[in-house]
Amino acid sequence: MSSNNYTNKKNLNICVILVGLPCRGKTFISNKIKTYLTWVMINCKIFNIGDYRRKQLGNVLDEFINVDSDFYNAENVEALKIRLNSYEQALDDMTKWFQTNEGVAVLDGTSSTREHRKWLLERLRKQHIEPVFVESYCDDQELINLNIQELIKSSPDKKDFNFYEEKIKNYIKVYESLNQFEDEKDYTFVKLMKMSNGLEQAVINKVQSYLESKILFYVMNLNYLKPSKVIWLSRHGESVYNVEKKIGGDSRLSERGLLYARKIPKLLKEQGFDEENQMTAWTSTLVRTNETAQYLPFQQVLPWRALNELDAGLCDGMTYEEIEEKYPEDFKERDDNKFEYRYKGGESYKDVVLRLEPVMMELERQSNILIITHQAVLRCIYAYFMNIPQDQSPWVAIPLHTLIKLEVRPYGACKVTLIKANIPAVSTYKEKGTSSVGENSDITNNSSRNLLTDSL
Ligand SMILES: O=P(O)(O)OC[C@H]1O[C@@](CO)(OP(=O)(O)O)[C@@H](O)[C@@H]1O
Repeated sequence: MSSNNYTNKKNLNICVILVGLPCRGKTFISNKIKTYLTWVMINCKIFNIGDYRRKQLGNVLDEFINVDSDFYNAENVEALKIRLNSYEQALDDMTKWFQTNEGVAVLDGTSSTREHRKWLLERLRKQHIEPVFVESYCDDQELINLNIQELIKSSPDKKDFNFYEEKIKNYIKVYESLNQFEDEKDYTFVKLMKMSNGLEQAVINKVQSYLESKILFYVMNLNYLKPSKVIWLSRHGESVYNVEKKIGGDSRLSERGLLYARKIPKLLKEQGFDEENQMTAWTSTLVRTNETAQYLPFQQVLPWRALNELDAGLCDGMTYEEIEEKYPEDFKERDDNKFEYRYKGGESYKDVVLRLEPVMMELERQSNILIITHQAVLRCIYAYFMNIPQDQSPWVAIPLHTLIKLEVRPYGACKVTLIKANIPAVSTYKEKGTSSVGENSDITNNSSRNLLTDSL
């Protein structure tokens, strides 16, 4: 999807260059930047130097390391050639990518010397690509060790701790961090620091465009170099409008919806939550989410307007059948391009994504959050974590009376667990091309449409 509300000619073609020693969360940050930008409809592609290196070496890396003792030693001329060649190939591919795309490329490597960064900068500027450096600087050995352990689980490279320790030692010999050289004072960068004394700082330099500032602000909010965290999501309990097949409005919960509200604390307890955990609930400002949160034993329940349901404008309070009859063209237009279609006097999914940005920023910083919100809003949040393309996200089925446990991991995809309350509810899922919603009142039997089968 190319159109968006951020890019303009001035700030297109940015290359975010990761900087830092191995095992500092650079790949996590790269993936997050891609997730975020794609989510706000900005083209983004990652060029991972490790992948280019592996492509060149095939399976000989193990042997190479044993023979030459140290592939990552800067004095190993042969290896250095291969490593530089990986950057050459990545930059060539990036240039090709920019010929048919506008947006942001991410160069996920170490770029750990000043000379190397200068070479990158000059090469990119020749192609009219603006470099933005993002450095992850960390001297906290405990955090680094934890990160190595996580990495070992998923890395395509060698799977032992010593390999990474040796690799890091070789990089340290030549590492030159940002923000200390005169010739780098004009570079656009953020240097993120996590220090062993607990200090966490970010230094920002020479931000030149709105898009750059968005990217840098986003990475500053990231909880990188941290173990997995869990985010809980739920729709509100079945509402009176859901039963009447009406969309929007601000109705109360049905009897069954109230039963679900009463059951959430029990479902959480069964998942290991105890009241000491200090969980916070975020709801919308609408009655149905507030009623759903009313029995939670949490210290804090925070209503956000940004979590309110997609505004159906003129169609608010109508059934899909009524909309199809009264506004047939709009009804079809929405089915054809559900993400971008904006209700007359209301919103599109795209509008919802943009108003959710501050919520997602805050969510990146927080843990122990349960979000109780609405069908459309949850689809947008779920798409962010599961990297679902925006043209598909409005079609993800998010059933009522189901708690969603999202385990966000530093490497690899999120893990999703659906915890069903086993309290019957109507289905509010409207298939493309029809105006009827599923008739099945019990989601436990409604296996043809569930979040997992639809979206994964
Ligand atoms: O985008 P579609 O599929 O119409 O789903 C959004 C609709 O879901 C509903 C239920 O039909 O949300 P919710 O009850 O979760 O607040 C409507 O209010 C809303 O308009």
